Amino acid sequence: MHILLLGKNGQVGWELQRSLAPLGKLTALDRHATDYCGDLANPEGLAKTIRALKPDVIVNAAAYTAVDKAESEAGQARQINADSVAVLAREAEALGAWLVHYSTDYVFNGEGEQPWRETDATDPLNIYGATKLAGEQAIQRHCSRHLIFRTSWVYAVRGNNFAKTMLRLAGERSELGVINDQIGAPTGAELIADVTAHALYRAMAQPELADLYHLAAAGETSWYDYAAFVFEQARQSGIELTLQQLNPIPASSYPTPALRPSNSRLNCHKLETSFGLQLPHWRQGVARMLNEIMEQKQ
Ligand SMILES: NC(=O)C1=CN([C@@H]2O[C@H](COP(=O)(O)OP(=O)(O)OC[C@H]3O[C@@H](n4cnc5c(N)ncnc54)[C@H](OP(=O)(O)O)[C@@H]3O)[C@@H](O)[C@H]2O)C=CC1
Ligand SMILES: Cc1cn([C@H]2C[C@H](O)[C@@H](COP(=O)(O)OP(=O)(O)O[C@H]3O[C@@H](C)C(=O)[C@@H](O)[C@H]3O)O2)c(=O)[nH]c1=O
Ligand SMILES: [Mg+2]
Repeated sequence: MHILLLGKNGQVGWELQRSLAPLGKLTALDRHATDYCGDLANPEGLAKTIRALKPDVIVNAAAYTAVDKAESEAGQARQINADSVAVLAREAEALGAWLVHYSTDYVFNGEGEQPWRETDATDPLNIYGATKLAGEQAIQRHCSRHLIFRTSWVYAVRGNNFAKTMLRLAGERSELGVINDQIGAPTGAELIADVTAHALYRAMAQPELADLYHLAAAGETSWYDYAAFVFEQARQSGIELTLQQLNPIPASSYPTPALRPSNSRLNCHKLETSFGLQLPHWRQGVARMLNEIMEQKQ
């Protein structure tokens, strides 16, 4: 089996290089790849890559993920998150290949307090969410053998994420305000990559599993409680923080270019029952990442 991985150096892409390797021959590209084009801003180049390599599976971990910047770069975000994804879908279908792709809690408007199910109506509040939704829809329209995983609040040792931003700010500032009325589940790139490999293996033997699934860690938290957990763990590991005071604040007092959903909870029951999996609590993976970061610092 030949797997083509796009976006190999992102948080999830990096972990997929590890988790997909045992499944077959892996060709992993980033946007700067030279032998083959791996640039989602270059749809013609991408199509050429796929026609030349003829993979059995395309795993797309590349995305435009700068949520606030997307508000002023909508064209670029749409190209990468939707238009090029449509190209991947068409090319995969023409080969009879599988397409694995990732989407986000930001396809929802965040109303209510119930965890979102796959069948709930989407209604993105920002450009990033709208372009990610368009990417999902292009895959559903053009490629029959697909696995789309909607995840949330992704973190990893390698890459940029909220936990690492918090650690940096806590070393620089004495006081920090963090939003406490947006609720979701931080989800590790390792977990996403491991679940992807497991689900892909199963789905290739059982093509009726092709579908869209919610994939987030168990439990829920606010950004504020997530930050508090990060600082508590850091202090327990003996890291001295400049931070003296962490203040819970409403989203209304933290204005950003992009609106974000208040309710980012994802109901992952369908994934768990379809693939025989049990998603671990978010604290488990975050603690593990923090341990790794602390060890690197010491
Ligand atoms: N991060 C999060 O909190 C969440 C992410 N997701 C989704 O999960 C998936 C993986 O996200 P994650 O790993 O966290 O994201 P990252 O931002 O860590 O990685 C995205 C990768 O895409 C690459 N990329 C950007 N533009 C292009 C391009 N034109 N051509 C090729 N590659 C490109 C980036 O490269 P470079 O570094 O060179 O820009 C980067 O390596 C995405 O689909 C994302 O939408 C879903 C929910 C939450
Ligand atoms: C830096 C900072 C952020 N915040 C808030 C802003 C925001 O609501 C929240 C998280 O900040 P971030 O910049 O990490 O948020 P954001 O980049 O929007 O994170 C999202 O990324 C995309 C790619 C996704 O798909 C989502 O699942 C989600 O993970 O924390 C504070 O309240 N105080 C702070 O000091
Ligand atoms: Mg961000």
